[in-house]
Amino acid sequence: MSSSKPLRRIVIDDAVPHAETLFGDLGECTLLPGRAIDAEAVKEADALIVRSRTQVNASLLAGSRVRFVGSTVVGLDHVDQPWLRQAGIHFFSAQGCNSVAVAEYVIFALLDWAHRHGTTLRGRTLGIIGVGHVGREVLKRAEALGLRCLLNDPPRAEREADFPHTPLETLLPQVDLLTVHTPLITTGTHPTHHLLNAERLARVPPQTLIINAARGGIIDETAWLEHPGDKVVDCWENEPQINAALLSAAQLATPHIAGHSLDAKLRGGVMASNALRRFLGLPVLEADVVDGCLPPAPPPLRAPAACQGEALLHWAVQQAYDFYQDDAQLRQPNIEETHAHFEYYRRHYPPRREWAAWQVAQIAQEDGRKRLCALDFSTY
Ligand SMILES: NC(=O)C1=CN([C@@H]2O[C@H](COP(=O)(O)OP(=O)(O)OC[C@H]3O[C@@H](n4cnc5c(N)ncnc54)[C@H](O)[C@@H]3O)[C@@H](O)[C@H]2O)C=CC1
Ligand SMILES: O=C(O)C(=O)[C@H](O)COP(=O)(O)O
Repeated sequence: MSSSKPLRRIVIDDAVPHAETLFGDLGECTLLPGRAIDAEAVKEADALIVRSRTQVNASLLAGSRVRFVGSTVVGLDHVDQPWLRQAGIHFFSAQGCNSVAVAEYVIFALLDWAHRHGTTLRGRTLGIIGVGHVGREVLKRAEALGLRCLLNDPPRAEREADFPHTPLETLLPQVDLLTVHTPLITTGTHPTHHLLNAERLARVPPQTLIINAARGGIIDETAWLEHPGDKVVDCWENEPQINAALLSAAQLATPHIAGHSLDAKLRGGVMASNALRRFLGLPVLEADVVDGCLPPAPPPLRAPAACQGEALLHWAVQQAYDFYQDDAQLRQPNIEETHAHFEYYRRHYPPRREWAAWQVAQIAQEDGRKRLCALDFSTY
């Protein structure tokens, strides 16, 4: 170990991309699968960098030297924050790092729904439950597509006098499309465990598409199976032992990868690295170190000239990243193989760039002359 390194050892989830580049100058890095990070692995560590698969609590850290825990993801249900506070362990979580990635997944799911039903999204009503980092990004893109959006977020409604909150009782009967973006919360004034239960699902029109890319358990899966509308499931109860009936019923089923763009994973790692640097009183990462971690921009996509509007967008987003391949990966010959493959696929997820990295070019016919147009679909 170099004596210039301020920490002796940092244990890092091996799904954090470019971990050595982001953390290597701070201490000796030990990379392990998130589920394999246990008390023995962190005993000699000074800092711990996790994603969502490591349970961060007294059983993991009580006997260790760890003084800093950084999470490069957003969900907090795997972290016992009250215990960390009382143990004097600094905690940082990369809030917002993957909101664009999840929003792009949701927009893909909406475009897919319209395509399968031979209809358009414009003028439809979308309900967004939980309007934080992800919900806001979904809202921006949905409004750009001409959707009417109804928002539900009681904590925001309590804090912000002008927040356009619609209570669930009023929202649910009106929606053609419904997506949840709350944390999984089991206690307190606004719990979200089984927020969409049998009683509430009964108010949702039968043809409504429902999306869960937040956490398994926010929608009661048994009750959801009784609802006849289309289903998009990225987050499941009891991952990776997911519900076989829900998998069969879902039009799009993915193994908790909505937030897994390369950009989001890198953003989360950079945010955690900079938080650790601030904790140590060191300068943050130079921009060129971060830029050097991303691959070059992909070449422009050439869209078919006849493709317009939502169909063009549906085409372009499939070229940028094809979520149907994630769905295919989950549908193994039997459910035992699906369970076994779930974590493997997430850990070996194909590189996926966010839409802002792409340009779409199209030959347009104007006055009998051909012209090459550049369409920027990063606003969706
Ligand atoms: N599938 C995936 O790959 C990913 C899933 N997630 C999940 O999505 C959740 C949301 O992410 P962010 O938007 O970044 O979090 P956030 O904390 O920025 O936003 C959550 C919003 O939900 C609201 N909320 C809390 N309780 C509610 C209730 N009972 N009813 C309605 N709204 C409520 C909050 O007031 C807040 O505005 C995360 O907690 C995580 O569990 C996040 C990123 C990736
Ligand atoms: O940020 C979150 O919350 C998520 O759900 C992450 O996308 C989960 O990523 P993993 O750590 O499970 O790879």
